[in-house]
Amino acid sequence: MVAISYEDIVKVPKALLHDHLDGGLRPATIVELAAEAGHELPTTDPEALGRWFSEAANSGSLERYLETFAHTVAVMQTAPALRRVARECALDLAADGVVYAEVRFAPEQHLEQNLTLDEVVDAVVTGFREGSALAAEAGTPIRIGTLLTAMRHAARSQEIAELAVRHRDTGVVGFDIAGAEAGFPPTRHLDAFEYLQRENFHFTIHAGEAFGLPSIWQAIQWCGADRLGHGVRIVDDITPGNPPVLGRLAAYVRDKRIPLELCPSSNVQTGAAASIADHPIGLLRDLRFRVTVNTDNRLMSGTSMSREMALLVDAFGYGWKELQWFTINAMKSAFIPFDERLRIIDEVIKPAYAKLIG
Ligand SMILES: O=c1[nH]cnc2c1ncn2[C@H]1C[C@H](O)[C@@H](CO)O1
Ligand SMILES: [Zn+2]
Repeated sequence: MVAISYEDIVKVPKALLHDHLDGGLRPATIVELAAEAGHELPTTDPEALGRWFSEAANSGSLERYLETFAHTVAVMQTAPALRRVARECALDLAADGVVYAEVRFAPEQHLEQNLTLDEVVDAVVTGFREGSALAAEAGTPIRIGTLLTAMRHAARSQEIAELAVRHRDTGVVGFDIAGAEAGFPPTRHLDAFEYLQRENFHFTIHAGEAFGLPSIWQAIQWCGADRLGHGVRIVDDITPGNPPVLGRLAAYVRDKRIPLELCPSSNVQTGAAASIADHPIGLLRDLRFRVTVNTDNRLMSGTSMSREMALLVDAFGYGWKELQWFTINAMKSAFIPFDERLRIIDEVIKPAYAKLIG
């Protein structure tokens, strides 16, 4: 079998469900926006700044990883800046061969220059629309859905949930909570999740990344999450062996086909996995959980969707069949309507992989 190269992976259609807008800025853009905003950076050399982010995020702790976002959030405080960052995000994902992406960010973190929450969302959605139009012109079409995140340590989740529902017909397709996990269980935001369920809206919850099974259990059984952001610690409920034995929670997650938004490089950086080769994605795929592959924060991990897949190809020997499986899993788990998901699977993903799989 011919080895699959990174360049080959860039060319095939990919679907991405877990990518943070404020974790994916171009270093050169941060430098320019910081100069305009008067924000001091660790360095103003774009290359060195890119390295600074990935090194600073490499601490083995989620809390310290999250500290690096101070520098990206600081330069995303005006409508033009938000719009530019979103536009460039769409272009960068499209150039990497991503045909469908859900990109998330926390509007409550972008109010320092007196924008309203609605203005923040409008700016980002406009940027995605502009970037997608430019990408289509360049021959790399992409569909982007926006997810609004509430910060789990704060108390604005109900407000952000209402904001998401208000913008559901203009680009926002779901809701999420993020931030430090230990000490901030998802049940703190139960009102917001109940509201979203009553509105027939979709949400994912960061759970099972820096904290284990209780967080996953709450996210699913108390909050009603459609998907798990990371969810990698579900392996704590699987007893190794031949065959491995699933506990009741792991069995529930697999039986209900609850999508896991796995982010290999990010997990290595925050200490949730020792290395890519040791990442539970290998086991979870073998057990046929609804596994998806994601970037989390392209800037902090110095990565892209194609690179994450290339790392998995190297570590686990995956071929096109497995890469197609991850891609279709992601597309099936997307928050856009069923018929639109199906169209992308049937008209874009399957024909491209069929040429490679034969
Ligand atoms: O992997 C993550 N876990 C928890 N929170 C995260 C992760 N990556 C980014 N965030 C936070 C920091 C961002 O400012 C926020 C919204 O995108 O979400
Ligand atoms: Zn995340």
